[in-house]
Amino acid sequence: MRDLRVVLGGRHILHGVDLDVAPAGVTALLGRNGAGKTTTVRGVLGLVPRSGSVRFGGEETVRTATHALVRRGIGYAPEDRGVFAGLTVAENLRLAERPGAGTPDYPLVHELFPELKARARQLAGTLSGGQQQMVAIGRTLLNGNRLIIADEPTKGLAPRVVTEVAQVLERAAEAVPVLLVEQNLALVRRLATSCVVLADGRTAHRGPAAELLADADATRRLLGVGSAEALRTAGAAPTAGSARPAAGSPRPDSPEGTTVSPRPADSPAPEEADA
Ligand SMILES: Nc1ncnc2c1ncn2[C@@H]1O[C@H](COP(=O)(O)OP(=O)(O)OP(=O)(O)O)[C@@H](O)[C@H]1O
Repeated sequence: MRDLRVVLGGRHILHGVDLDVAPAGVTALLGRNGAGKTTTVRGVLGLVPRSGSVRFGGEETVRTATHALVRRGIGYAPEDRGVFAGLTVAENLRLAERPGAGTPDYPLVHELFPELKARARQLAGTLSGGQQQMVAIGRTLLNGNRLIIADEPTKGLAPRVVTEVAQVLERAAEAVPVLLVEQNLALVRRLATSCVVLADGRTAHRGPAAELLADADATRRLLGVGSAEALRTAGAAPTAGSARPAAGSPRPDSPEGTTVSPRPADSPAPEEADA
């Protein structure tokens, strides 16, 4: 993505977002509340009017309609998960099958998330938040997608479920590159290889995630997280090949898990600014 611009309701929301998704693993899209992360994701998917350049699979897609983008292989797990509460797990998955995309890859989905097979007949509305997130991400894996976008998959989840969702994403990223919007920096440290930070609708930083999270000045400036917290967060990396954090390190679901600050500590709240 180069110089993505989005205007909504006459307001310039994005003024030039540059972003590259790594060809494998997790790329984190970071930024304080209101920085433009969801709008960027919606820009990729053609869900908002946009200009600039978005190349996917070597082709320019900035004028491509959403349904055509989805057919080209982008799976989207939206912030609200988009799970149909009154349908069963199996029905939710079946609705995501895409005609023309070949045989739906249920073996992959069930291998990654055996729980979805076991709960096939359960109404999705009775699942836990973490299980619903499995449905949302499982759907993106059915159709041989080439990119998965997950928008704040841990938002609003009970702390103990965050680790479960981290495992879900870790496993999904073994199969398909993931663009992850996330505020929990311990989770980012654990999952992401590279990251992009937005500030006020622009790209403020791009680079390796571990490098950013080890740089106390940068994390404070870009994400409003102090050095001690950032260092604790950096300790939350898993041991190699493990879905669990290193022994003795804070976990993404621990109280020590660091979250991006809603706005710069030294700036007034929006209503104060308006006043
Ligand atoms: N449809 C819209 N019309 C007008 N303004 C909008 C619209 N959608 C989003 N915005 C504004 O655009 C800005 C960026 O919003 P966006 O949801 O992309 O940020 P975000 O980084 O995802 O924030 P959060 O972390 O809170 O989800 C915010 O100020 C928001 O109020």
